[in-house]
Amino acid sequence: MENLLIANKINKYILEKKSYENRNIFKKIKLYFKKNYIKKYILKNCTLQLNKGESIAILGRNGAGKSTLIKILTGITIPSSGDLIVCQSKPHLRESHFLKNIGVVFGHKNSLVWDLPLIDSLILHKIIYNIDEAQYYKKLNYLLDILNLSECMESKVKFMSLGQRVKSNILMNLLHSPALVFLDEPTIGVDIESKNQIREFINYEKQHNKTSFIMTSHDSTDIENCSDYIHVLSNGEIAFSEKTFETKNTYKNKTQIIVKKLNINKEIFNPILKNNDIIFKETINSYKLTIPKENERETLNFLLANNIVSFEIKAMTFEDIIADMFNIAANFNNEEEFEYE
Ligand SMILES: Nc1ncnc2c1ncn2[C@@H]1O[C@H](COP(=O)(O)OP(=O)(O)OP(=O)(O)O)[C@@H](O)[C@H]1O
Repeated sequence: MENLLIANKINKYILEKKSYENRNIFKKIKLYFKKNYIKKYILKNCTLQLNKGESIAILGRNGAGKSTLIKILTGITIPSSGDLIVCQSKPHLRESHFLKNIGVVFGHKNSLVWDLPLIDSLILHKIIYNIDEAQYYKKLNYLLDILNLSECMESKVKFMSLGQRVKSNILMNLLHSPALVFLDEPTIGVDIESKNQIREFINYEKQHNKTSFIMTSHDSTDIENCSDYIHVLSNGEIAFSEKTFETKNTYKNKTQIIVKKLNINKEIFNPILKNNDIIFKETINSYKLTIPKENERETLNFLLANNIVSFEIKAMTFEDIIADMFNIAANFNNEEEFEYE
């Protein structure tokens, strides 16, 4: 299979001057003459690869490093270290064959000309990318049809709805038929119908044109429906990498028990949490236990034996699965102190 992307141990860090607060005066003076910095990793040892026609989803809590990773893979930001080849090129060199092979859509940003009709931005894109006339109209008609945008061609971008703008950004970034498309939160703020169109479109492009996708999304349905692989980032490190269907299968055999907090102290659960297969999470109103199905009876007996009766047993949804993954991945340390001479 053709490799479109190979990233090996990508790091991105920033240096932050170390704080001297809460130290005694002698230490403060000593530290003042040394240049003590904190090396703060935004991304640490990120390794991933992608083949033609495949799609990967980069997940993680706010601030996990997803957008930074996309910016590095697209050459917008330079990594501090690591090896990276995307479409046979080093992204930060911004070579023309690399740029022609990728499409980049940031769901929260608009790359269309605000005051002009959509058609004008598309023609500008055609000229910049030097797209052949016949290929341009063939691709345009196909994209207008599949993204349901035909009526927007003459509309000024500033008068379009958010969903129409997001879909138009996707359309424009696919006109030059890139092999690899980056979608950073493509369905953010978009209504359900448009979300479904975007998801169907991604799958259609993958299947029929072997286009590859790398996307980030906080919407679990995007991930469940459109990704072949999941990479979970936590504090800049890839904590999990799995095939999406494997993740779904693993969690098919799990159940969630939601216990109402009332006056229950969380320490009461300690005996059952010795089982490493049980995932525990505290929320404002409840304690959530994700347990293997085979431990269900034993766990229920434990709850009843401890007079815990206000609970609900729930089948796992894909959103619960992702929340659990974030929960497990939460404790990565990404700071390293060092002296910089
Ligand atoms: N140039 C920079 N200088 C300092 N800190 C940065 C820089 N770029 C990113 N960060 C920090 O790195 C972390 C990761 O940011 P990033 O935007 O990649 O997160 P994210 O996973 O995309 O978050 P979200 O889901 O909220 O969009 C954040 O804490 C951010 O403040």
